[in-house]
Amino acid sequence: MLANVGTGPSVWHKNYPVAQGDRQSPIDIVPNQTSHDPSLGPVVLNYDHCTSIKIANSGHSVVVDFEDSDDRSVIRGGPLDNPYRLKQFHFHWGVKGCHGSEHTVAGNSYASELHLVHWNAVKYTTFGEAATADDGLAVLGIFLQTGDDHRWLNMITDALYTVKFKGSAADFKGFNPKCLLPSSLHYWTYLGSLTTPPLHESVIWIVVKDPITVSEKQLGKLRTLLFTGEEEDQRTRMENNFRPPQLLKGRRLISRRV
Ligand SMILES: C[C@H](CNC(=O)c1ccc(S(N)(=O)=O)cc1)Cn1ccc2ccccc21
Ligand SMILES: [Zn+2]
Repeated sequence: MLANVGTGPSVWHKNYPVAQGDRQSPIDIVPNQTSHDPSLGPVVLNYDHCTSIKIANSGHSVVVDFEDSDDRSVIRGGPLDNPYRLKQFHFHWGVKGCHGSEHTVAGNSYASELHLVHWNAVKYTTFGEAATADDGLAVLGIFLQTGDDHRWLNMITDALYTVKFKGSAADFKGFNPKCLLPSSLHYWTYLGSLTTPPLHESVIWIVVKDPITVSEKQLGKLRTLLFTGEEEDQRTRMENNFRPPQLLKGRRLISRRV
């Protein structure tokens, strides 16, 4: 996880006391301790007309932003009462060969984790407003394991040189993240939070059980990004940008077979 010196997860609570709240993310998912809710339907993604706009280095991760002025790309069903609009996706990863996912499964980490961030545009008028509401956001989490090259991830890793420095951005059109999903969307769901400051407790988490496979070479390209801006002389490689699992504090984890 992020270096605990001064800026990392262990000190976030000083500026963001909600870091020690009752619905913080990520968590360790213990499959045999999840309750199975038969009334919970499948999650449905309508990304056919999604419009990617740009790729950027946020200083926390690499982020691909989408046009979210209408319901052209939404997630619905599962634990969600409304359709939620796709706003952006980003990744979390570790250092060479080490772990990097945020959620863990029975104490086991994956090499990386993809987050597809959506917001409730039925109840709220802006992403920022939704980001502070307890049913404002829905994040779909996908685990990445290492193995063969992922044919579509290359479209992202080949663009990373354009966003090496914190604060940089470049056009990134025509990318549909549906190509990054596993075939089965069997998922776990629970009420949680953003995993980076401001750590708002506004996320309905939907964590997909089956990982996708990417190569160590592709993950290595994520680690060529920098936490630091072009103007800074100190160059810090972007790695270990994951928060460790937080306390469940009595929350129920629900699972759904597809
Ligand atoms: C909270 C927001 C910044 N944070 C996030 O958007 C965010 C999203 C997902 C995660 S995770 N790792 O949990 O999936 C973490 C942080 C700031 N912000 C406030 C208004 C606003 C408007 C546009 C863009 C950003 C905006
Ligand atoms: Zn994330």
